[in-house]
Amino acid sequence: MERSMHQRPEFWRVAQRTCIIAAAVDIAFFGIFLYLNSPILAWVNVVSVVMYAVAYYAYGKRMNGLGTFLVWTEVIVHATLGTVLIGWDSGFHYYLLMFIPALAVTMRGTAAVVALVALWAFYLALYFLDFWQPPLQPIGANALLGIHIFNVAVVFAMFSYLGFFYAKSITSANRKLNRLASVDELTQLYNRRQARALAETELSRADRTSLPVALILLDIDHFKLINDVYGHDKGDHVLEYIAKIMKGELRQHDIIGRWGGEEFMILLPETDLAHAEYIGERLRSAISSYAWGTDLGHDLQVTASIGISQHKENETLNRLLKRADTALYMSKSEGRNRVTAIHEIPKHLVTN
Ligand SMILES: Nc1nc2c(ncn2[C@@H]2O[C@H](COP(=O)(O)OP(=O)(O)OP(=O)(O)O)[C@@H](O)[C@H]2O)c(=O)[nH]1
Repeated sequence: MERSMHQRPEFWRVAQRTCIIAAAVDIAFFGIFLYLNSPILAWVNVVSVVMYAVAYYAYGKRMNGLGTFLVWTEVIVHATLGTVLIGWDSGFHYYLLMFIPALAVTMRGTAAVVALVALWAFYLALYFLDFWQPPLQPIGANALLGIHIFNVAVVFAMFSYLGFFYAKSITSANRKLNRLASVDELTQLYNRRQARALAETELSRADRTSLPVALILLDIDHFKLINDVYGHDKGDHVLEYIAKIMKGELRQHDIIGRWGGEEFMILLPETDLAHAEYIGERLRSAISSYAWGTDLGHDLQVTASIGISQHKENETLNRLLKRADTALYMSKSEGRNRVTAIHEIPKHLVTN
């Protein structure tokens, strides 16, 4: 069995809603068959409505196996009785085709193939039964045509509903996957891969528009010590909250990414070095002045070191990062909890 599909609540909500549609169709048939003077088929529909009502209740109580058993039994018995009593031309056999997409998503491998072949054999058996055994309770040609058209319409509507449901599920699953692939779970900031991709796009835009772009690297000071003294959970909390502080201090279109464990990358479009330095100072001050309470009865002092560089025309992201990284190194080596913004890497720090 495809377990993930079975565990998805929206799949079962669709199954449950299908019970309402099917019961409504059967209530309509109850009236139609009474009118056509076919009491057996009329009462078959009453039994069907009861089965769908129980299946609806079962799905609501998460007894999905029972719900599915009732629905499938109803469809098979109803299709068989409809064909045997008023003939193949009634179109009740079309409902069996609904099993194809249902089986395809709920079964796998050999079991799915066996079930589909059995369905196909059953479908053909009903067809040939109609040759061998004429309808037991034939109805007039016009009534038969009307029922045929009605059944075709219902099956069309059900397939359309299923089709749209699957399309919607795929879109929402893709959206979730994209989010998982691009967002850091702890901080809800872009992960390194996505931040890099967005930053590269922003740099090529800046090359076209000649507008300034600045890059900030922010690294929490002595983070290992925070983990060691206050615990990993406290460390996680600090990371989460620093992400919140950054989101609060920055603009909507600034790109904020978790670059590594306790390091963040921020790309500031339409921002020059002086302005970025001002923003960096604002971030540094917001982090160091926040009251980081602890279980140990005293406040924790959290600070961050910041390095900033400004993009030069046609420069790659790696070169821009290299300058910001050097600036960050300077902040760390000059005592931490400070902001360094550089236009060029100082000669004594040039490594290549
Ligand atoms: N709680 C927590 N810790 C993390 C996470 N990712 C990385 N770390 C820790 O971050 C610490 C980083 O330590 P270092 O690279 O030595 O840096 P530091 O202690 O901040 O020192 P400086 O950067 O030099 O100020 C390591 O102990 C990692 O285990 C995380 O997601 N959660």
